[in-house]
Amino acid sequence: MAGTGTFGEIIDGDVFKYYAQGHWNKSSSGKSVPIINPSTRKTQFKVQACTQEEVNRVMESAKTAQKSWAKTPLWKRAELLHKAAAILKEHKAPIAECLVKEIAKPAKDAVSEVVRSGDLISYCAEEGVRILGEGKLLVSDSFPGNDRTKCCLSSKIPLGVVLAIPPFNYPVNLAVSKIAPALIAGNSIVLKPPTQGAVAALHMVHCFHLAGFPKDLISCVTGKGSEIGDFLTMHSGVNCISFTGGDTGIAISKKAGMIPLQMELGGKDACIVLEDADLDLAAANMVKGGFSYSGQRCTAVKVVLVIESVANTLVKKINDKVAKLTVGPPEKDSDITPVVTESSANFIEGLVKDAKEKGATFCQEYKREGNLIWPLLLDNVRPDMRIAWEEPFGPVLPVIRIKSVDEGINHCNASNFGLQGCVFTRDINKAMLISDAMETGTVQINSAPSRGPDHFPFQGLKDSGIGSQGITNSINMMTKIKTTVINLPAASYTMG
Ligand SMILES: NC(=O)C1=CN([C@@H]2O[C@H](COP(=O)(O)OP(=O)(O)OC[C@H]3O[C@@H](n4cnc5c(N)ncnc54)[C@H](OP(=O)(O)O)[C@@H]3O)[C@@H](O)[C@H]2O)C=CC1
Ligand SMILES: O=C(O)C(O)COP(=O)(O)O
Repeated sequence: MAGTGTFGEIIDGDVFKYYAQGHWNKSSSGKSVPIINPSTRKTQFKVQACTQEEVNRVMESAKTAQKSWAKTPLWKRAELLHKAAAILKEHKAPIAECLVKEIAKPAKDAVSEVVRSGDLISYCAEEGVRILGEGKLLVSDSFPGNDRTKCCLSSKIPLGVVLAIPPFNYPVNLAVSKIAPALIAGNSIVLKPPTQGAVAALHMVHCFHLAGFPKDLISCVTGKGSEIGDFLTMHSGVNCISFTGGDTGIAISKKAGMIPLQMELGGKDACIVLEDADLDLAAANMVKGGFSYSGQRCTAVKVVLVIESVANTLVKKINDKVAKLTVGPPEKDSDITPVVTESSANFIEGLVKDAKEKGATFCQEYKREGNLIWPLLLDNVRPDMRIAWEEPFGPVLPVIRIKSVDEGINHCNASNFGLQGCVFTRDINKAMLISDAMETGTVQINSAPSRGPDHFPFQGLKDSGIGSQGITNSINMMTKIKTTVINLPAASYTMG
């Protein structure tokens, strides 16, 4: 159970503590932030509302801890990460239970998130040892006018303090996808978890604590993003921000100082289906891609663009599968579970109402109880409807019937988002041309969008992000190149 056994020390009364100076602390604010269970809509947990002074202390100690961590051999950093990964996986049950209660993630998916996170940490340790152990040698005589009197050695050095801010939908996985690369590269980390999901994240942090990382290297401050977010992201002690979330990321990028930013923001992932597509495969992917975790994934299929001639068949196949989705509590591992907050449910309802008023075809009756929204396929959606452009982050999938591939590509490219897209066709030549034409960070051919496997590059164009994630890219992004030039008194050539 959450906050018991191995995790007993992370809670005080009914409020979970924050992690700093190598131990678990109560905030001097005396205030807490409630975490509302999306299913019951009642307070499930509470976390500390950390103060600005506490953030200042954390930043100061993270700076000092980073200096000695940077001198810790790479193999030792990797060893500790492997240990943390093993402890995390060993405790998958209580952590998954938090995910079920805080963000209504279906039970099996919650366990998968924790296991995937352990695997990510281990892979990161191994990849770090490989790529950070290598540098580059440049000799001067390759540039005109130079003899070989200079040798330039390049290596990757840490940035300092990395601020990690993950979103509610993967509070563990999208936290470790920032923490592990930061640590292997020799940085210290300050984590600000999402409020919904904070308790799962605190349990995960305790696994790093148990692994024996040096004091102050990892800190986790809790509180509402709207209250401490700006103070954290504009703090002079931060040397890099790795953020995943919504439009908040755009605001952060305007306020942050001259530091590297890694931003993974929203998406309106389009799925183009051609006449020659395997429609069973396409339908299965639309349903999995559109409705898993109730559509609350940045990589969810958020609009289907299907060629008119096969639209009826595809819509029928999707509907047959939607009818089989189970709807209910996450504890029962239902396919569709309550969306994360009431305001999120209200937002989704607003998009549905707008589509109704503007004449979309409802393949199912719209049904909602509390935060629970039944899966809904909207056919004959037109570009004047909000759902054609906005991301519902909920179990509602719009279908736009298109007359040509160009119409599909134009719709996709007119979006302010550019995360992923996909195309279903049996013609690989057409698929390649469409992939090149789609203005998105990734195009999947014959599969729904997806971030994983976690070592693949993952990035968004336009308002979907800055930089690239994926294990290797994240490690590189959390380092800077340092060069040392050896100047020789006379030109020297190997075997010369
Ligand atoms: N591209 C990607 O990889 C992903 C994108 N997303 C996008 O994220 C959105 C949903 O996630 P959600 O968690 O609601 O996103 P938000 O942007 O609301 O929140 C993300 C994180 O930012 C924090 N935060 C809020 N305000 C501030 C602030 N002023 N300064 C710093 N941090 C702040 C939140 O904390 P708190 O919870 O306390 O408010 C949370 O930890 C969707 O738009 C979705 O598309 C989601 C997942 C992945
Ligand atoms: O946060 C998200 O929604 C993602 O980064 C998507 O990850 P997934 O494709 O593995 O669900």
